[in-house]
Amino acid sequence: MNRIKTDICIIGGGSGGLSIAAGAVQMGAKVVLIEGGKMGGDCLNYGCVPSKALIASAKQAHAMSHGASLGVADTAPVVDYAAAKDHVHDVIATIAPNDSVERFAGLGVQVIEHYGRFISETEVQAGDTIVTARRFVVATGSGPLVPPIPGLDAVTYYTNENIFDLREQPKHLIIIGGGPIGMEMAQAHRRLGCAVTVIEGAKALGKDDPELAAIVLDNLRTEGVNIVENTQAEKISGADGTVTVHTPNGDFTGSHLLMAVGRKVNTEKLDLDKGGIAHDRRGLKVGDNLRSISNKRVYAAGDVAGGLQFTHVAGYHAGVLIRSMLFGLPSKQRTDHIPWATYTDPELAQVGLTQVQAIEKYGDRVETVRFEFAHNDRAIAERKTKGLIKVMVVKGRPVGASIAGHQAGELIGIWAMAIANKMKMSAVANTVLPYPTISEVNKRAAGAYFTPRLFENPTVKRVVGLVQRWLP
Ligand SMILES: Cc1cc2nc3c(=O)[nH]c(=O)nc-3n(C[C@H](O)[C@H](O)[C@H](O)COP(=O)(O)OP(=O)(O)OC[C@H]3O[C@@H](n4cnc5c(N)ncnc54)[C@H](O)[C@@H]3O)c2cc1C
Ligand SMILES: NC(=O)c1ccc[n+]([C@@H]2O[C@H](COP(=O)([O-])OP(=O)(O)OC[C@H]3O[C@@H](n4cnc5c(N)ncnc54)[C@H](O)[C@@H]3O)[C@@H](O)[C@H]2O)c1
Repeated sequence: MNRIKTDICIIGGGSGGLSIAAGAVQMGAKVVLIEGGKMGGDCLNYGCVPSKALIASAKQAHAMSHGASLGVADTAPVVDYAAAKDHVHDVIATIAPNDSVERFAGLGVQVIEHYGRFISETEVQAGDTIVTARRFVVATGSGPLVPPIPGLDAVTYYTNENIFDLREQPKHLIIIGGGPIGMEMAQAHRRLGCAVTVIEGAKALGKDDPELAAIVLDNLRTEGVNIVENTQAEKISGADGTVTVHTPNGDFTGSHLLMAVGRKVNTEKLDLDKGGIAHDRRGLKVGDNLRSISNKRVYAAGDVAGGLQFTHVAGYHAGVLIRSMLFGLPSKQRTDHIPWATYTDPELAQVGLTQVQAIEKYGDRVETVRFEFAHNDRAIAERKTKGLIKVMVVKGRPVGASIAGHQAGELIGIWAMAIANKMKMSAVANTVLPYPTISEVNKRAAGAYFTPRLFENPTVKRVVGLVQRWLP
């Protein structure tokens, strides 16, 4: 058995673990990184990157058959589903060197390619190596939750871990789960020529503002995605290349089945109890400082930290942890300024509180301002007018922003900055943006906050009248 002593031992080489490893080693700490699967984790191999690459293929196919309104004749795209998957894997391969063992070893990180597990409160074993560290970071991510639906184990089904390897084009893809994974994959497959049915137990895109989610869902339905809401998958059966999902609202039969019903944190291989590390089904039990409540040597980052599950959150956790682990400074995570986006077309993005949450928290002190993409000149020019932005404002400062529309994932950035830095609406309103850009929707939403204060204000009118009388 080999023995290593180090400053920081990170378990999991995905979005969170790699960011911490790169930061810590370059600032002078001794770092061991333990990764049992593929470097880069879910985001690179089975999540963000392949899904966005497939969405790009789908967007191209859609553009070809929707050019007529722009004066370019519609043409039926010839989709080569397997070639689209080649594109997906080429994109992964292009990014992979950034996350590779070679790159991290080159930075000075000792990488152990095995699954790790705690053997005591101060030691982790990976393969035939035992690592003792001053600090451990558990960054083991999450995997697809596969619920025990009767019959599921008797049929072939896909999850985010193998759908990107499927090369045979589904004739009819049934997706159970209408969250971000389900809806992104639904539209991508529909646009690539598959029939698609989404079976959702409650409301599709249910974590977002319902008014904005409806804009996205309407568009998906217009494109031909069959979205069946308030319908729980109760039983599954299959025969001869078909799979049937039985629900109280009827049976749905397709050629392929994708399970997208949520995530399960990767803790089962860790032997957390041996490490004295409190945990539940959401992950490690940590405080705002991301430190285990029961073993002070141990921190969590990313999906396994029990909160929002996004790559940029894992990256943000890395910053919080580096501050406290490397410099011993107090460091806590915030969650009020974390944005997210779902990359359907139109996109759906959120930061801070939704309208309902803002009203729950602030009551009638909340003012919600709105602006429709239909009044944005660039959106009109590009025929991308389906969209709405809402900004929730308390005492002149945004507390939340919700956007459905073209490039919503890009547009949410300015509100994430405003909320993170506690900026006022005037900071956005005073910013001059190039015309014509979609980002002017942000400025117009900020303008909508000031419109009644400036244009419908009798005091302003009176003052202007007086000044005009006195000006030479
Ligand atoms: C289909 C899909 C699309 C997504 N799209 C987006 C998106 O567009 N934007 C976004 O922000 N987020 C997206 N996400 C979420 C994002 O992928 C995750 O939030 C992110 O990968 C979490 O990072 P992490 O470091 O916590 O875990 P991961 O990146 O999953 O890394 C965890 C690593 O730990 C390893 N591991 C597990 N157990 C052990 C062990 N015992 N020992 C050693 N290693 C271990 C795993 O092999 C894995 O490599 C998507 C997810 C999915 C599934
Ligand atoms: N663009 C992005 O940033 C992006 C994209 C994909 C995934 N992600 C991350 O991955 C996470 C997981 O995504 P997800 O879509 O798997 O999970 P989710 O939890 O967001 O959605 C799962 C959906 O499945 C439904 N469901 C559960 N059991 C069901 C059943 N038996 N029958 C019918 N419906 C059922 C739930 O009601 C829910 O709406 C996201 O929350 C997000 O953190 C992010």
